[in-house]
Formats: sequence, structure tokens, C-alpha cells
Amino acid sequence: MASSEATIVALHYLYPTTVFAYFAVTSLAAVFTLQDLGTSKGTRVQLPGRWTTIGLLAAFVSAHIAQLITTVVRSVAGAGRPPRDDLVVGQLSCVLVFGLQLSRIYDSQQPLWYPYVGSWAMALPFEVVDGVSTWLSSSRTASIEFLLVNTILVSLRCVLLAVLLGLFCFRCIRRTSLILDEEEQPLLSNTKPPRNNESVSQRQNGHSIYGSTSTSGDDSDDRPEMPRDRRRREAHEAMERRLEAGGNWLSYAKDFMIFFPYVWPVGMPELQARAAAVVGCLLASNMFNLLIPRQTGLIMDSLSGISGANPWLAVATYIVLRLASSESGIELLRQWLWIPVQNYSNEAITRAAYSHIMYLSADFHDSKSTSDLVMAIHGGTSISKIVENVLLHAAPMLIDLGVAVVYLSVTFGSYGGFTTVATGTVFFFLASRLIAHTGRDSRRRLNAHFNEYAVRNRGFLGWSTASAFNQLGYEDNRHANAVTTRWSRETQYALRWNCSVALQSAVLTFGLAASAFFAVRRIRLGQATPGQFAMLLMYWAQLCAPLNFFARLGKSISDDFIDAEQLLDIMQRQPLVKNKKGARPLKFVAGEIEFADICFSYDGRKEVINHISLCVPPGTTVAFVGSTGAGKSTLLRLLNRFYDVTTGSIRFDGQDIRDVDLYSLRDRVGVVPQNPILFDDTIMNNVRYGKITASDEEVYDACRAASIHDKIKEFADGYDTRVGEYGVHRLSTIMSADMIVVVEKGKIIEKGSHEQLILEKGRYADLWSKQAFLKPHKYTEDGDKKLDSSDIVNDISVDETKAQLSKVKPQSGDDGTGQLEN
Ligand SMILES: Nc1ncnc2c1ncn2[C@@H]1O[C@H](COP(=O)(O)OP(=O)(O)OP(=O)(O)O)[C@@H](O)[C@H]1O
Repeated sequence: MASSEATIVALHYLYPTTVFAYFAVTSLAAVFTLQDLGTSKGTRVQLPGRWTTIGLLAAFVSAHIAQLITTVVRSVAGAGRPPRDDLVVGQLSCVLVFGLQLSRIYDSQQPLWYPYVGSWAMALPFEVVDGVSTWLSSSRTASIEFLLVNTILVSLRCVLLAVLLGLFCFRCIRRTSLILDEEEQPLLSNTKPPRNNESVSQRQNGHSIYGSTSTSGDDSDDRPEMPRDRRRREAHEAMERRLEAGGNWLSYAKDFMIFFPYVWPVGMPELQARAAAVVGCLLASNMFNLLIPRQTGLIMDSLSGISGANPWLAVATYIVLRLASSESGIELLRQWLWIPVQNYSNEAITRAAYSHIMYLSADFHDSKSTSDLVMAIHGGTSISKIVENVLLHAAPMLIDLGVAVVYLSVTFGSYGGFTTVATGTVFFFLASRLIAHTGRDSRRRLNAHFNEYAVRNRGFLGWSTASAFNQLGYEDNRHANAVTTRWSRETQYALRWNCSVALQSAVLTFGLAASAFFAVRRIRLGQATPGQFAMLLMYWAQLCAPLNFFARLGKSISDDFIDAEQLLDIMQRQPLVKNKKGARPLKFVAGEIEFADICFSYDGRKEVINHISLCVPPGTTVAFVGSTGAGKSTLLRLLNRFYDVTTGSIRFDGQDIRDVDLYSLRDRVGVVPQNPILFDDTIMNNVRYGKITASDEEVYDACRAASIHDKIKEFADGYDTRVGEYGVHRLSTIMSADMIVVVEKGKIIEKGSHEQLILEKGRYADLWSKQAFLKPHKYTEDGDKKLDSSDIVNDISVDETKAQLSKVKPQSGDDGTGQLEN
């Protein structure tokens, strides 16, 4: 008899535990393998109508609640004592497990079937066995009314489960016949394809598919997408693409392994030892988390005389434990150990990312804005945050929670364990849902905030235009709307945030209330001491932090992955222009350059350089002249191998520049670009930039060779004169060049000396006649001369200018935007 009783007790615990374990494992597997993400990999069997399922499951949960009430009423009213633990905890657990299923089905438009259907199939035999065993064990002791109600409720639950399973089977059969029908349908459906810019997440039932990190949803504004939003959207889409390609989170995370050498201090035993010691500290913290509340209980028991222990000793032990676990104890040690490891990781990632980016070729740099690159490097530090979150926070907290459940179950019986698990589960689901909602409100709030600033800035910047068009009122209104929207969203966010905090705290308080109730009951039965009650209160307060952390963990990891996405994409790129295998250093002979019938296109569609052939003999000066966009800069970029020509070849002293070592080539080619950001420095440092290790004497020699040494010496500060930004292209240099090459639409249309081209009265003369090179400079508000990036310093005298202009006859139909490169 005792053994059958024990079997029934075990059954009451086994039923919800088995179903919950199955449901949790299969749900996690579905999330992990992305099966819960909808239909992108083909249609799948759906649960019977969502609302039908919700209705049937709600009735099933209600039947459990009804049975719980019946059990409590029967025990208290009949026997005058509380019901057995297994009966109450068993029923409560069933309410929790199936209540969770209910809330998840309610939340999801297309729930994945097998975690649910599988658990219903498992529940059915448990229900039958439970019903029969209760009948057999209580038939002699219980009243006929109780047996009747119990039988009705158990039968109802069995019927509900059978209906749910039956409906699902019916669905399966119908789907099979639909598939057979579909095989006879035309291949092309009438369904509209998704819009190009529609992200995968938006295609999945209007929901974000990867948790709460959606950038879609109703947080969009009418305003144009800001760089911050664009970066986030692109990273989010890249994440979705890679997730879909990988098929599960493990494959997805595997790509991030390229960061491993930066996160884990490979080859640095001291740092590795520190990381290992940190794990020890975490385990010690886990121990303190248990020992401190326990010691509080022991103090209480010693003070009340229950335990007979020395209260002074108990308090002293408490103080020691407290100190050891505090910021002056184990925390300090942990930080001391961990900070160098953490900083190593941030430093290594930042340095590796910068280096990698700097060695990528021009195609990459031309396609990215500086802010994109800066933000990508910044986002890379999230990698170490993920590792820290998982290893240093999640793992110890999981241990804390596990210990809590076991310890409370041992001290206060199954009720104690159950209330902890139940509160934790409800809190987790509630908090993660609330976080998703507040996350959306937070994005809306931030967007409104940035919009307000943008409108205000535009208003100030465009004040003269708004005044001239008499639109100050319109701008004022626009600003007022932006401010109102921003503050209404701030209010919305603040309210939702506070409500969500209140709700979470209420769940914890109810959990505490239930635990306290069960604890008091046990103390009154003499099964626990008042000291253990004090321990419970303290322990419970300690559990809030891990619960809060876990509720945010999913979103925080997913956000960190998104932040690191851009850097991952960059780190996976390889330069398009790189050294050939076995490339030899350039052999410098005299410095002859030959463009041999070269063609080039940036995008593979539009020819930017179109069959150009040109030979530049050693020691000659060639100036490239032509309209904006003619291809002058591109020619020089090709010479420097920023890109490789599509056809033809560029030869340096007879060697194809693609065959020689890239860096030996660049050692020989000096370029001063139109926007020489790095050249706002002294003449000495500018000349030395070509060879950083050059001595002053070598710099003088180079300038003597270029016949500018004497001129530089004439300046007040000589070689220490600062050239300033954008001050290095001179008109006189172009006029005195040995050869001027006029480029138009990627072709050479004229070449010769200045005098020859002026006399030819072609395009070059045309540019002169339009005074394209002689346009007055713009002046800043302070009266300083301001140069555009493409400006050329007009350093020829007024008389010389007049003389040159008199040689050319004005012609019509020119855009007058000619520029020079030399
Ligand atoms: N990175 C790039 N990607 C795609 N197209 C480019 C890129 N750089 C230049 N182009 C295009 O190639 C053409 C030639 O540009 P290039 O800069 O060589 O002209 P340019 O003669 O030097 O003009 P400017 O005098 O204004 O500097 C233009 O149509 C330009 O828009």
C-alpha cells in the first residue's frame, strides 16, 4: 500500500516535470535551429485553428485549477488539514506548464507544432493513470461527490487532449491531400514576391523572427532613414541572411570564431591563468550567495535560542562572509584578475580591425563611409561583451538558480522549490515580453529625439532661406510638431517602462508571498525554524538580479551580435588588389611609365577609362587636364594599383605593375591627392611622407632634384613652413609641364605642350577661354581665402594671365568646370 502511495506521489511530480522538460527542450531546439521562424523553408503543418487551440487549452488549464480547488476544499473542510504537497504542487505545476503553452500560442501567429502536440500526447497517458489511481486510492476514503467531480474533471481533460490531438491528426491528413493537389498546380503562384527592401523578419507574419531585436515594426517615421538606423538595419539584415544560410545559431556563431584569438589571450599564459582564476572567483561567489542567507538564519536561530549556537560567533562568521563576498573581497579580486583580460580583448580587436581595414583595397574604402568604419570597430568590442555575458554572468547565475531550487526544496519541501521555479518561469516570460515592447518604444523615442534635433538644426542652418521665402512660421510649426512628438514618445516610454518594472516586481512579490506562506506553514508544523524563514527572505531578494539578467540575456546577446555584424563582414573581406604569388620588388631603372591600351570600370558596367595609351618618358612632367569626372584621378589611382586595369597593362620601367610587389611600387610612386588630409603639416614632413625614415639631408636632395629647394629656402620658415590643407596644386606647374594630356570621358583627346595646345585651339584652349583655371577663389567670413578640394592655386601673374587669354578665342557651349591633375 505504501509503495503504491509512493508511486502516486512520484507520478504527481513526474507528470508536469516530464511534460515541461519535453516542451522546454523541443522549444529551445526549435529556436536554436530556427524552426520556429516561420515558413521560409517551405510550408509546415499548423496547429488546428489558433483560437480553437487556445480555447481547448484554456479549458484544460481551467480543469486543473478546478481540481486544485476541489482538493484543497476537500482536505481543509473534510480532514481539517492542508492537502498533501504532491497533490497541490502537482496540480500547480500542470497549471504552470500548460498555462505557459497557452501564453506562447496566444503570442505566436504560427506556433511550431511538435513541442505542443508532443507534450499533449505525453500528458494523455499521465492523465488516464492519474485518474484511475486517484479513483482506486480514494474510493474507500473519499466522498462520492469528490470522486464524481474528480472523475469528471480528469475525463474532461482526457477528452480535451484527445480532441486537440485528433484535430491535429485531421490537419496532417488534410495537408497531405493538399500537397497532392498542389503537385497538380502550376509552378508559378499569384503571390506577390516580397519587396526588395523588405527584410526577412518583416516577411515572417509581420513579426521579428529573431527575438525582440526587430528593426521593423511601427517605429518608422516619415523622415528619411538616418545613418544610425541604416547601419542597424543593414547589420540586422546581414544577421538574418547569415542565420538563414547557417540554419541554426551554432553555425551562425561559428563565423564569429575568427575573433577567438582576440577574445582568448592565445599564447599569453599569464592572462590565461587570470581568466581561469576568475572562474574560481565566480564559483566562490556562488558559494557566498548561499552561505550568507543561511548564516542569517543561523544568527536568528542562535538569538532565539533554538539552535544553542553562540550568537557572537554566528555574527562574526556572517561579517566575514559578507566582507569576503563584497566589493572589498572576492569582487575586488575578480576585477583585478579580469580587467587586464578584458582590456586585452578590446585592445586586440580594435587593433586587428584597424589594421585589417587599412590593408583592404580601394574598392572597399570607396564603398564605406568613415563613420561606418568607426562604428564597425566600435561594435567589435561587443564580442567580448557576449563572452563576458555568457561565461561570467549567465553561467554563475544559472548555478545560483539551480542551487536555490535545490536548497529551498530541501529546506521547505517541494513547495519551496516549486514556488521558486514557478516565479522564475513566469517572471522570465513576462519580462522578456515586456522588454520586447519597451525596446520598440525606446527605438521610437530615440528616433523622435534625433528627429527633433535634425529639425532644429535644419531650421537654424536654413534660416536665411526660410526668411527669404517667408516660411519662418512653417519652420516654427515643424519644430513644434517634432518637439511634441518627441515628448509624447518619452511619456509613452516612461509609462510603459514603469508599468513593466511594477509588473515584474509584483510577480516577485507574489512569489515571495507564496514562499513565505508555505514556509510559515512548515515552521508551524515544526518542520523548519524561524531562522530559516529569515534565510528565505534574504535568499529571495538575491534571486531578483539573476532573474532580471536572464530576462534580458537573449536580447542583449542578439544586440551584441548585431553590433559586431559589421565588423565580422569587414574581417571576412579580402583586398581585391593584392600581391601575386611570388611577386618580386619593382626594379627601378629610370622611371618610364607606360599606359598600354588600358580600360577600366569601377562597377563593371560604365567604362571610366577607355583604351588609353600613353608613354611618359623618365624625368618628364605630364599634366592631365579635363572636365570633372573625365577620369584623371582614376588614371593615377590605377598607376598606384588602387585598382587593377580591366584590360591592357600599366608598365613601370617595362614591368607590368601587377607582377611586382605592391609596396615596392608604392615606394616609388608619390601622390599628392586633391584632398590631402594628412598633408596639413610642414614642408619637411610633407616631403618626408614618401619615406618616413628619410634624413633632413635626403629631403633636401629630393627637393633639389625637383628644383624647389631654393624656393623653399626663401620662405620665412623655410622647410618648417606649414603648407596647410589643400594648398599644393599650382597652375604654373601645369603650364610648364613637358606634356599636357587632355582627357574626356576616359579617352585622351589632346596632348602636347601648353603653347602647342593653345595654338591648336582645341579643348585645352577652350578651357582657358572659359577661364576654367582662373576662377576667383571663395573667401571665408573672416576674409581668408578658401580653397575647394579640387581648386588649383592660380600662381601666375595678371599680365601673364592676360597674355594667355588673348591667345584663345572664346567658344560657346562649355560647362567651364575643367580641372587639372599633375
Ligand atoms: N570609387 C568609385 N566608384 C565608382 N565610380 C567612381 C569612383 N570614383 C570615381 N568614379 C567615377 O569615375 C569617373 C571618373 O572619375 P575621376 O575621379 O577619375 O574623374 P576626374 O577626372 O579625376 O574628376 P575630378 O576632376 O572631379 O576629380 C566619374 O564618373 C566618377 O563618378
